[in-house]
Amino acid sequence: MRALHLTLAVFALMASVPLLAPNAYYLHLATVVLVFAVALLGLDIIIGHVGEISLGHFGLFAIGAYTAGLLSVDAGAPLAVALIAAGAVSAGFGAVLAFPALRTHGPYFAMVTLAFASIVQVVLNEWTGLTRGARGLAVPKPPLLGATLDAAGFYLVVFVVFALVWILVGNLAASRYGRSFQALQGSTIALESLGVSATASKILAFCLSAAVTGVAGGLYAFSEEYITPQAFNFDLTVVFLLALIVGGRANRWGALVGAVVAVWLPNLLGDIAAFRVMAVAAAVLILGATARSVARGRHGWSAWIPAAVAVAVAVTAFQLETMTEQRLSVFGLLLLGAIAYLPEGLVGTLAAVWRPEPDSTSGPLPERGAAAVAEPVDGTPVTVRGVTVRFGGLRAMSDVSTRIETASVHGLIGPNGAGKSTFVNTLTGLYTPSAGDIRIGDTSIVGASPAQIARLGVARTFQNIQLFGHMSVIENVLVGLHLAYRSNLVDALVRSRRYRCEERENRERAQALLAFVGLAGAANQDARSLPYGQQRLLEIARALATEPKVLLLDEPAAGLLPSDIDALMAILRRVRAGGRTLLLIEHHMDMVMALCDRITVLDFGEKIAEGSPDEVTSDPKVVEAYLGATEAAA
Ligand SMILES: Nc1ncnc2c1ncn2[C@@H]1O[C@H](COP(=O)(O)OP(=O)(O)OP(=O)(O)O)[C@@H](O)[C@H]1O
Repeated sequence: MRALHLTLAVFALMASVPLLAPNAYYLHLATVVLVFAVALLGLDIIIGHVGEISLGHFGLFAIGAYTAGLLSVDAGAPLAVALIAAGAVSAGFGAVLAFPALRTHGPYFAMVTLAFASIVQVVLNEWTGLTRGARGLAVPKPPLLGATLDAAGFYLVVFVVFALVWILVGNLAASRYGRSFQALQGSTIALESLGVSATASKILAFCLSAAVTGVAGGLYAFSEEYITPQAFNFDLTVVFLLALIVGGRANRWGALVGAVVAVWLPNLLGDIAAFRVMAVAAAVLILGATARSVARGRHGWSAWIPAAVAVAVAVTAFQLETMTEQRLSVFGLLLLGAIAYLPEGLVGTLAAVWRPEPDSTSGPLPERGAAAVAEPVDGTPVTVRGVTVRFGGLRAMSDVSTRIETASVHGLIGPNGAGKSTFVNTLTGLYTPSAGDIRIGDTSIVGASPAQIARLGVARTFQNIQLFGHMSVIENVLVGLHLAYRSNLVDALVRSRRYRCEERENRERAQALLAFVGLAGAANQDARSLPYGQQRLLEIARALATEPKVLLLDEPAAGLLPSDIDALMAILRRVRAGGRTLLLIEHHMDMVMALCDRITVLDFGEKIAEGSPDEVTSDPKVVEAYLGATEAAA
């Protein structure tokens, strides 16, 4: 509620800027702040939510500016049509940009986006017949509903667009789509294993991000009334990045604060007297804060580095006639400082101070959710026929056949390197067999993607835990419920009644699943802050959220305390009782013997035995495989 009041107060202040601004110059600055804030809200979908660095958004901004400008000037399009077209054309280019993001990550992807934006700039420059090239394009503000738009009127238009984008981006981030974007940062393999296509999620994120940035570009063209290809250069990317990193990522306030910094800073650098005052004030503040923390013994000598840099900047400001030439150096220093000392940005750092403690009350199990967890499920048998998996010359699985029956726990054991994880990875579409067939019920899954297989009702946990660590515990489970929604993207963006109902029901269900594995009290914690054993239980809850017919568990007891193993066994018994088909890979033999109805034993990729726990343990080949492994280890 406090956040809503703060938002309303700030928005009321922004709406009254035309009355408060002392002159046209400040009104124009305020307009550009809001235009940049819209662009940053778009960029933040990629940087803050998906977790990729795009250096190419200035290209999308330029595409939006030219689309709106040309449509208005050459075709006489009304303002709204020009802005919608700017968003739509940029979204198309955003989809194109998403494709390299499917194959490259981190610095490589950043370079691809930079190359894309450079090409855009060259095309805008060279295609003189359309864009007027380096001469630039004059873009007068179009009339709105027949009335001429003055600066104040245009500011209000930009404010309305900003407010709309603010609401839509907020709704997006809180929706199942926003959660799938965040999950991409955690583990694409885990996201796919929950039936959500990582490819589709990435393309959607890029389209939406590009659309918002394109609309901002359109607003920019009308705000400046004159655009040239040179205006959309690499400096703009530095400003965008700086703004988002200083302001704070994955937070709408970060985009707004960042936009203020991005617009105000170049103006500050143009006014040497004002810059000197600010530089001295910053140096005194940083020196004071550092002296205080060093005196309290909190930091060593390295804490003096930012203070020394701040003093050096202040001294330099008095040596130089103008700071305009040093623009990029000042941006660079700020960027480094923010990355090193404010990794969460200004807004993130302040929010951390005021953030309430996570709610750790477990509360009663919501009735509807509890019933849903207990609901019996029709399990499906899994048939594996003659499956071989090769990695180069190595046969990780060699002509393996087996059948995993419905409502049973089927154990898969064998010494290290026997091919157990390869079995699960092949069953879930991460590896494609070089020979053989795998059927879930009657459907062959050879060649299907992990997401397609998950949608057939196959869920899994991972040997190396693959949680979405930076998301909360309940959000992890909600990603597992992604496919349980019937409402679409538009419902999510406008938070329709249908969407709100589904969201409430799915939250109840997620809470019930957490209670089922004993994690109800941890719902709002970051998943990465959970103890190791609880992270394994959370993976099970997340997998169960997909309502699987088949559940594959890859060493769920690894690293668990004996008491946790007992709890895990109780949970797995209840899952089997619900009718699901379970495959259990485990090295804890007590657990395997106590739980499994049948066991398959692999050694060097081959099936060496299969049968009931008693049959398998008395099989001489199994004894030899295990004894051999033990002797080798000894
Ligand atoms: N992606 C891969 N590329 C190349 N070789 C692989 C790959 N995955 C597994 N292997 C190899 O296949 C063999 C079987 O590995 P796998 O991980 O399936 O064994 P495991 O039975 O699960 O072992 P552990 O109990 O130690 O987890 C090993 O020799 C392993 O090195």
